[in-house]
Amino acid sequence: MREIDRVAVEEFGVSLLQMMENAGRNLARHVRESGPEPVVVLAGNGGNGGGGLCAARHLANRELDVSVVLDRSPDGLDGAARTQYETLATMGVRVDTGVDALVDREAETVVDALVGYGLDGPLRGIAGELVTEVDGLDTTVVSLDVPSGMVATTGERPGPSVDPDRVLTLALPKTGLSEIDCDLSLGDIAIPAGVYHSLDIPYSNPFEDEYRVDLTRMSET
Ligand SMILES: NC(=O)C1=CN([C@@H]2O[C@H](COP(=O)(O)OP(=O)(O)OC[C@H]3O[C@@H](n4cnc5c(N)ncnc54)[C@H](O)[C@@H]3O)[C@@H](O)[C@H]2O)[C@H](O)CC1
Ligand SMILES: [K+]
Repeated sequence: MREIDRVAVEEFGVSLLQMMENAGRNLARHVRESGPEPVVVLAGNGGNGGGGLCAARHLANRELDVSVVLDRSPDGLDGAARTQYETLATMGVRVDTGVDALVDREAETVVDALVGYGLDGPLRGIAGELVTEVDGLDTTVVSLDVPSGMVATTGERPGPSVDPDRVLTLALPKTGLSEIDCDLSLGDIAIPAGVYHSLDIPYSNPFEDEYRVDLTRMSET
């Protein structure tokens, strides 16, 4: 996926924020279809967090009871995640940091946008604490791309990791999800098919007229 991202950006001129907007809008719709309110989005500082923060904007725009809990203070954010955060802050969406904020919110749905395929070692710090807290909550959990704490390529869980009810993975299904036992959907983030072809990846667009396909049924057939 890193190589696909690189080619999409460098050779096809697709920006990270464009791909992230597709991810976030897909995620917001996915959450609306399943998640009762209040919705709490857990967000980290990478592309995964940026997708979750973007979804929070779409949910807030539809007057849903949505708030955000970060795994660091806002001034620790940078790049696309920071950009997404600034918009939410301007909108007046509630953003806090740490486990106490999560506990206070009494979430009915938790959106897991802490870490995606950028996991580096066992989940540590506040992200690890948030994931451990989520596992003790009786909430619907929707993970973006891969459950935080899971190695996207192998499915290994080297430390604390999220046990989601649903996963919305992006662009291509991550190999580490092949054995996952939950609803699995694939979200379109509009990567040009030519990107896959230029990397000799056999690809035919799976989305037809939709922007999301349910992979669970495919794996059951
Ligand atoms: N083409 C695509 O598939 C796109 C995917 N998108 C999303 O972007 C992420 C990958 O983004 P990246 O910035 O490379 O990394 P992550 O956000 O997954 O992770 C960085 C994030 O995680 C924290 N972190 C990493 N390891 C640990 C650890 N061991 N303990 C605690 N915290 C950890 C780090 O601090 C950062 O906060 C992909 O999964 C998709 O969700 C793009 O949005 C669009 C294109
Ligand atoms: K995640």
